[in-house]
Formats: sequence, structure tokens, C-alpha cells
Amino acid sequence: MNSPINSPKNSSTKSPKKSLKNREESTLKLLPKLAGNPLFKLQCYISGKWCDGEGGETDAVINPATSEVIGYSPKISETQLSQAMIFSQQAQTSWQAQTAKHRSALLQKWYELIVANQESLAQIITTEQGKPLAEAIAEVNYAASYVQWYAEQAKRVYGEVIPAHQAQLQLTVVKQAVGVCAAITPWNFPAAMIARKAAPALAAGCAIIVKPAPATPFTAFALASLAEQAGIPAGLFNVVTGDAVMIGEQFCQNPIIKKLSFTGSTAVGQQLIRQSASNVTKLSLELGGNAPFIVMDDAIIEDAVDGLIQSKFRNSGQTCVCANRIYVHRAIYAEFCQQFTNKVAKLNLGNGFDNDVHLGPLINQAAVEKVQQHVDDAIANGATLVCGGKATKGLFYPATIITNASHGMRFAREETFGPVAAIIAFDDIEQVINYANDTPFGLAAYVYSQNVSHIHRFGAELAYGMVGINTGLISTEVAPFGGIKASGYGREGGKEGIEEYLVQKYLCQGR
Ligand SMILES: NC(=O)C1=CN([C@@H]2O[C@H](COP(=O)(O)OP(=O)(O)OC[C@H]3O[C@@H](n4cnc5c(N)ncnc54)[C@H](OP(=O)(O)O)[C@@H]3O)[C@@H](O)[C@H]2O)C=CC1
Ligand SMILES: O=C(O)CCCC(=O)O
Repeated sequence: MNSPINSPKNSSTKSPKKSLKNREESTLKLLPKLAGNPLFKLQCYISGKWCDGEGGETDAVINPATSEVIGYSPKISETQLSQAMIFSQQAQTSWQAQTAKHRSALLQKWYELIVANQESLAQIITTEQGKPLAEAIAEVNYAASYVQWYAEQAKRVYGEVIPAHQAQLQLTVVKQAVGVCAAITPWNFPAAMIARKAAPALAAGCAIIVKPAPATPFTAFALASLAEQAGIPAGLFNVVTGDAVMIGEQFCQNPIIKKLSFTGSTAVGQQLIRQSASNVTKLSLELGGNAPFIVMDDAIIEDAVDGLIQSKFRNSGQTCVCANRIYVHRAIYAEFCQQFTNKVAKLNLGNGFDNDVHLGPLINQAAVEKVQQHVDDAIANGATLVCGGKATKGLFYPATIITNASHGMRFAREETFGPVAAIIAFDDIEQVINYANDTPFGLAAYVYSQNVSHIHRFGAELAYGMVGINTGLISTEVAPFGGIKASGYGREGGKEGIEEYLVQKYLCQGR
């Protein structure tokens, strides 16, 4: 039987005769957990209306824990998309003319609704993405924090007065909304990745059209439902699903779209750069990572172990800022590995809805295969498997520890995106900085050390957009999140995040 888990794109179904009501009824029979969930919508939200694809085609969405079909998301047509852009352009013109205070109040309302509906949203996230319910709740609050932050920042978009070079001139710089924006988001944080693009866009006075990953469209529809309830005017926040290639080309090449923000793989990011050349579209790209996690011999081992567990196993390792390569000083290597193994043994793998589950399933079969290849490569090249190392059932992959690993192994070159902790010994700070920087990627790095001069050196020399020092968790709405090198450019969060959706205009005024 063709398993839609392997490739959601291959699971397209042409179902023009199936009415929405029938689709909802058959879906709810399959998945009692979402029955009655007021935010469970199966339609795109475009120009303030809920709609199917005009050709009636849909994509099946699969629960990665059970392989059951959760529901179907529409495939919108190119015509629908270009009409959405025209409508958004009109809506955006009025929106940017509103006061920042007005935009802020609507975003604040959206924030409050997201928090008030956190359980319904988290249920949808766990069902379509697989992460444990407690993590899904944490993600909803994380997503909400961006909406709240940009509701506040909306009111602080300041311009500048420049001391003029001639007495008769006045020089000022104003900031204006870039226009209609687009976003392409991944499945690993289906709520947060949308919130941290849409909230600054709306705060800045832009409209946005979001294409979520096909594995997790229902969280996006749920956010749209709450935006509608919050009173965000039609055409400003849109969610479209369907053919990624067609939508991606339109986002890059339709001149209505002035800005595209993407989170996902480096390969797709590079394609979007190429595609948007003709339109010179402004881009923000948050791409793959390959985070080094460094533990010096002067670190507090217990803290480093706890930090590694947080960094490595969040979302079963399916996070671009997850520790991907772990470097532990040889002097503490054995002790560190022992303490880490003892704690990892307590992590439970299971359905995210069950109690006391720390790791849910991986997103699809391709993800399981990539993880397995990285494990097999390490073992074949002389590393030692301490625990895990094979899927237990379906997409469930256990926490895996590999010791005696080396820098040349595949996991150290490529993002694993799974719950595999492979630990490499190093001898001195020079060597480990070289190892850490020996990658095309530059998103996040982590260091554990109690030596101030070591910390300063790591801070200065690690070639990354973000460095966690004596912590395994760096993400927050108040700080600029983003990478350098092949991990992309642009920042999300902090005061910097809203700048991505603004353009500067310099006014040179004579008497
Ligand atoms: N930085 C991060 O947070 C993430 C990194 N990754 C990395 O990427 C690897 C592969 O994951 P995957 O989900 O396939 O990531 P992709 O980069 O393929 O997908 C991310 C998003 O981009 C869309 N997309 C894919 N191709 C195009 C295109 N030509 N034009 C426009 N949009 C497109 C996808 O939609 P569709 O699926 O319909 O093609 C999805 O919405 C992971 O193993 C991980 O290493 C993945 C996800 C997030
Ligand atoms: O790109 C990702 O993997 C999501 C980032 C998660 C975070 O904000 O910590």
C-alpha cells in the first residue's frame, strides 16, 4: 500500500465531489482527539474567506504517531493565489495607513486568543506534528510571545533626524511597511514559525500570505481562525496550501510580493534566492544548522549534561538549533558520557498524547531513514553505539547515544534532524574551535565552561549567529534569532525582527 507518510506530496487526492461537510465527518471519525476541537479547520483562509482549492484537489495529512489520516488540506490554484495577492495589496494599503496603536491592539487581541486557546492549538500540533503535548503547549506560548512582542514593537518604529550637511536642508529617515509579504514555513514548529513572521509583518503595516508545510497545515488554519476572531481585517493574514513549487515561484516572481521569509532547508533557500532574482524580492532565510555543543574540562558537568538534553532532544532533535555535534574535552569525556547516558535512559518515547512522554515520533519515513544513515555511518566508521540506534516501531526513533565518534563522520558534516547524540573527544580549545567552525553552516553553537577567558574566546571566534554559553536553550522572542553563512540571513525576534518588514526612506528637504 502506498503510505502517505513517506511523501505527503504523493498522497494528493482529487475529491471534487466530496463536500467539506463530508470530509470533516469522515475525518472526525478517524481522529476522535480532534472531534469538537473548535480550531480544527480544513480550508485555506484567503482574503478573509475559508475556501477549498478551485480544482477540488487535496493533500492528505497524516498523524506521524498512528499513520492515520487526520484530514485533507486544499490545493489552491495559481489563479486563486494571484487573486489573493491582489486582494492583499488593497488590504495592505489601508492597514499601513492605520495608526500603530490600532495595529498593536489587534495583535494584542490575537495574542490573547492564542493563549486562551492554547490547549486546542496544542492538540492540533501534537496530532499533526507528533511532539509531546507539553512541548506543544510550550510551543503555543512561544508563538504567542512573538505576537505579544510585536504588538508592543509596532508602536516603536522610530525614524531618525540627521544633522544636515547644509544649513538650508532638513534630513530625515522614515520607515515604511515593505508591502505584501509571503512566508514559507516548516513542520517542526508549525505555530511558532508562522507567528514570528506574521506578527512583525502585521505590526509593521504589511499583509502576509503564509504557505505552511504540507505535514502541518491545520495549525496554520487554526491560527488564521484566531486572527479572524481577533478582527484582523480580511486579506492581511492568509494561509494557502498546495503545490510548493507553484506557490514558491509566485511568491518569488509576482511583483506584488515585496518580501519573502523562509524557514527550512538550505537547498530550498538557495532555490528561492535564484527564483527571486528577477523581482529582486527582499528575503529573510532561516536555513539549516549543524550546531556544535562544546564542553570544556572546566565546565560543570552536570549542568552541561542537562543543557545537552534540552538542546538535543527538544522536538526529538528536529530543530535547526539542536546540538548536532557534541565535543567533550578528553579529560572529562568518560565522566560526561556516563552522566549523560544515565539521564537519557529516563527519556520515554511514545505517542505525544500519552503521559510522561519526552520524545514523539519523527515527522516521516524520510526523516527516519536520514537518522538511520547517520547512525550506521558512525558505527561503520568505528564509533560505539551506547543506546538506541534503531526505530522501535513506525516513525518512533529512540534517544540514541554514540561515543568514540569522530569529526569526519557524516553526522558531523550534515544536519541529522533527529534524536542522535554523537560525542567526539577533543584535546584543546584551538582544536575544538577549528572543529566547530569547520562547516558551511553558522546558525547556533553552545559552549560550557567556567573559565572567563575561554568564554570570551568562544564568543569572539565561533562563526555563528547565536552562541549559548552555559545554557542549552537560547530561543526567545526578545532576541534576534538567525544565522550566517549557509544558515541564511535576516533576523527574527527582538527589535531587529520588525526591520525585516520595513523599508527606510531618506527625505532631503530644502526650504
Ligand atoms: N531550518 C529549519 O528549521 C528546518 C530545516 N530543515 C532541514 O531540511 C531537511 C529537509 O526537511 P524538509 O521539510 O524537506 O525541508 P524543506 O526545506 O524542503 O521544506 C520547508 C518548506 O519549504 C517548502 N518547499 C519545498 N520546496 C519548495 C520550493 N521549491 N518552493 C517553495 N517552497 C518549497 C516545503 O513545502 P513542501 O514540503 O510542500 O515542498 C515546506 O513548507 C531537514 O532534515 C532539516 O535538515 C527542515 C525543516 C526546518
Ligand atoms: O528553525 C527551527 O528549527 C525552529 C527554531 C526553533 C526555535 O526558535 O528555537
